[in-house]
Amino acid sequence: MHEFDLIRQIDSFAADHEDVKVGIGDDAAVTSSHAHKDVISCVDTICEGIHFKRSTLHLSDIGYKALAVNLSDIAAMGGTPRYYLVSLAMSPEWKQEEILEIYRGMNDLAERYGVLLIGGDTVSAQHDLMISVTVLGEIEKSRSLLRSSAREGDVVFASGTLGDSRGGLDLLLSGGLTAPRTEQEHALVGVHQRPEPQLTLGQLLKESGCRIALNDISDGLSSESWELAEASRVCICLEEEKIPVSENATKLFGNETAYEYALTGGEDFQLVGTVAKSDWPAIASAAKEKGIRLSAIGSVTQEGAPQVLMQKNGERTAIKRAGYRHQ
Ligand SMILES: Nc1ncnc2c1ncn2[C@@H]1O[C@H](COP(=O)(O)OP(=O)(O)O)[C@@H](O)[C@H]1O
Ligand SMILES: Cc1ncc(C[n+]2csc(CCOP(=O)(O)OP(=O)(O)O)c2C)c(N)n1
Ligand SMILES: [Mg+2]
Ligand SMILES: [Mg+2]
Ligand SMILES: [Mg+2]
Repeated sequence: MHEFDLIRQIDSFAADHEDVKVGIGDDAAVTSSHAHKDVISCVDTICEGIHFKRSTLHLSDIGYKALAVNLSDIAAMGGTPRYYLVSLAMSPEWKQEEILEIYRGMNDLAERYGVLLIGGDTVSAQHDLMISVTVLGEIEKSRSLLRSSAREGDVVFASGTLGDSRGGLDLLLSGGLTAPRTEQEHALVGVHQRPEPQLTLGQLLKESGCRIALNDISDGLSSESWELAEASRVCICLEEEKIPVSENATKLFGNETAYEYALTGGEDFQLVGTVAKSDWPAIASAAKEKGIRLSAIGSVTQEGAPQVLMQKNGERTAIKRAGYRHQ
């Protein structure tokens, strides 16, 4: 593969937009800024062997997911994604046509949310493929939804169902991409390969104007609840029977495994957050109106030392900060 030829081909995915003053082709991209907006920036990387294998994601899914995980972080701030940059490090066995197929998957998602490719980087690696995507987004000044906003008395909520992605990963690791699958199995695999970033929900929560703490679920509900508890210095108490555990995973793997997947499986890219009890009914009905599942799953019981508890049959026990960990 030839670096410059690949970049020329990738350039065909870069759309024209009046806010992109300089896109692919110079030393850096130049975009116009708006005085009344804050910029939201994030970067997440996906690596072959760690985040995907050729047996778990199609080429186009690799691109889709590399962008989706970043759009999920923008969603968790309540923001609107605008631009993205892609850094590729790849070993010689990766063919140009395969890389372009990865870009097609990324472009599918980018087009749906109006996010524009404005640059990146291409280097060789001795082994495997690594894709790092940087997203720049925006939000009205000082309106970002932070992990640190939880307060005593808040309702804790989560979107969608949890544990599906981990269930899908199980099926993919054992059966690969082509095993015959039931509709339920197919649904789990779909969540793992193409999680939907919760941008509509993030923006709905921001638009509400309520004080909301928010985080997205990349490592698992347990880990993300701990991140909220630590950033806000509060105790969060989850109620086990209210957690929206994946119905498909429950049927396929049993109740206990489905709960474990919801708490520690990760990669659901749903949102978990907190809102004042008095604001919860309005938030819940606004989400329902948009067809978004939002469940109350617990409460913020006190401020002070960070803690996460699980209430089951009236008893509360501390839960560990379990979930996916690198290294
Ligand atoms: N290598 C790094 N250098 C600088 N900041 C980092 C690095 N890795 C992570 N961070 C920052 O640490 C915070 C937590 O990162 P992470 O757990 O990856 O968040 P998320 O799960 O939302 O992607 C983020 O603010 C992120 O920008
Ligand atoms: C082949 C394979 N094995 C295991 C996993 C599971 N997995 C890999 S990384 C990860 C956590 C999310 O990734 P991370 O880089 O921690 O994202 P961040 O928290 O920064 O958003 C999970 C659950 C996977 N997706 N694919
Ligand atoms: Mg990250
Ligand atoms: Mg996040
Ligand atoms: Mg992580």
